[in-house]
Amino acid sequence: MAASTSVKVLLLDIEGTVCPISFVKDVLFPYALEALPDVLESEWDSPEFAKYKDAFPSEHRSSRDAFEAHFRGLVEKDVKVSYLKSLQGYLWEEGYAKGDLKAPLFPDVAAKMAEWRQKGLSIMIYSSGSVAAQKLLFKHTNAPTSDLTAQIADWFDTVNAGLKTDASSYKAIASKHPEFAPHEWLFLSDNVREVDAAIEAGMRSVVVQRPGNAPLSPDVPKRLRVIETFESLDDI
Ligand SMILES: CSCCC(=O)C(=O)COP(=O)(O)O
Ligand SMILES: [Mg+2]
Repeated sequence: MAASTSVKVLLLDIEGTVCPISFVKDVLFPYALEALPDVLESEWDSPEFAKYKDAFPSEHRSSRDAFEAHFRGLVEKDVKVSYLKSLQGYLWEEGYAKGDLKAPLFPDVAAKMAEWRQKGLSIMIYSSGSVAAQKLLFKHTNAPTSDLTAQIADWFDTVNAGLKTDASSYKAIASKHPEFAPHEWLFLSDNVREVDAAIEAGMRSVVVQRPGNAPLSPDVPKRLRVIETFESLDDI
């Protein structure tokens, strides 16, 4: 990405970009797996749980055991399907409320978000995690001001935008904010396929290579800008 002052929106991925992959894979996912059996026991027939349960395919709703086995299989394969993400968000609620879960943002993230807001830039989130889960994460961070939700202007997931590897999802996001031209968006993600999709949709996009992320193929830095910290974005 060439140096520019015309970026007006920072669109941020979560896992591998603002917080470590290990927080999602080794903390959040196991937390939901552990919470699920008790929730199924106590809420299987409750109206509040129905919206999560009924979103699962009917063949996996025949019993609690079948439901749990399907849930486990999806988590093991890290399938980014909306009905799984929605239920995971619900299962994390209590963990965040009790203080068992707190999002470990990379050290540059909160300060840079504050700086962007001071400059009048908008910050929005686009993650495969549900919007409800995104809000929980940014409400309970390790930053000095734990709740960063007030800094975030909008939230996108696979339900209200679509799959993150599809250019059409980024077009859908941009179309929800016609006050910004596509080239005024800068999408930051650890996933090269997501970065390619955003660029195809006319946005700017940069690969974020954080500690714990898988190594990038050597061709990536030849064709895309790669940063290791948001502090490198001093040209926007
Ligand atoms: C909203 S926190 C949970 C993140 C999650 O479930 C996930 O799959 C992460 O995907 P991302 O698009 O943020 O890389
Ligand atoms: Mg990611």
